[in-house]
Amino acid sequence: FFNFCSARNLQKCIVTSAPPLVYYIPDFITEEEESYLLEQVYKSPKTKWTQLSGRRLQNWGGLPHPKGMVAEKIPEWLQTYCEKISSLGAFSGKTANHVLVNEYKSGEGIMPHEDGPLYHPTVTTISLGSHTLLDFYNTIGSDSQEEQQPQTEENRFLFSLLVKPRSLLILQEDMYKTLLHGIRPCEEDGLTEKVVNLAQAGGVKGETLTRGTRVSLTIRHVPKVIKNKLILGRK
Ligand SMILES: O=C(O)CCC(=O)C(=O)O
Ligand SMILES: [Fe+2]
Repeated sequence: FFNFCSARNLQKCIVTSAPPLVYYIPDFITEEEESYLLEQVYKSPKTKWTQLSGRRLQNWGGLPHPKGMVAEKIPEWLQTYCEKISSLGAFSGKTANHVLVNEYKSGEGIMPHEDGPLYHPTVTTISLGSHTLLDFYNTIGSDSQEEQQPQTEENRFLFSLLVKPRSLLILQEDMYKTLLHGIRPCEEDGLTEKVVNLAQAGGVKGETLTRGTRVSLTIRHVPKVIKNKLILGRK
């Protein structure tokens, strides 16, 4: 993969039909790595899971907080990928120190949201087990010429990215800072011209993809870290 992810090949992975800046890297990991990672995810203690409406998650590395994250050691099986992705330059020379593992059953999703200011403004995602469509939206109030229009989710929807299993997706700049992203809770995805990376992701217009269970590894860098819990109470 280091071979594949040369600076030149990375340039080719930019999704030019999306706002700046999206990299979509197909087959970033092998099927063996995918199986191994899924095995590790499902081997984690039951208590590591938090059930939310429409997904469940594991948080690794600590809880991001405005005052700083109390850093926790990331297990080796995730640390490897934190380092690999960081070595591509995704976090301006810093190493990722936070991983969110999300599991979506078919028909589950995540509401449109921003990842916010606690992270270096880059999110990198490895997908395991199934594809999904990641949908992008304008933020409320940003659609100035159409102020008459009610700002429904449908009206704010802009485009989607197809993310296949084993791919790496990197979102930076406007794609991180000014747009919302979410995953519709559905069991099937029709591939239309609204999917802006169809060719890069090996999708065919008109095709319908059936969702299975998808596990995503959302790998980020939290700049503000507190080494020792005791510091928390101090000025
Ligand atoms: O599962 C994904 O790819 C998206 C997850 C996400 O947006 C998040 O955890 O903030
Ligand atoms: Fe997110």
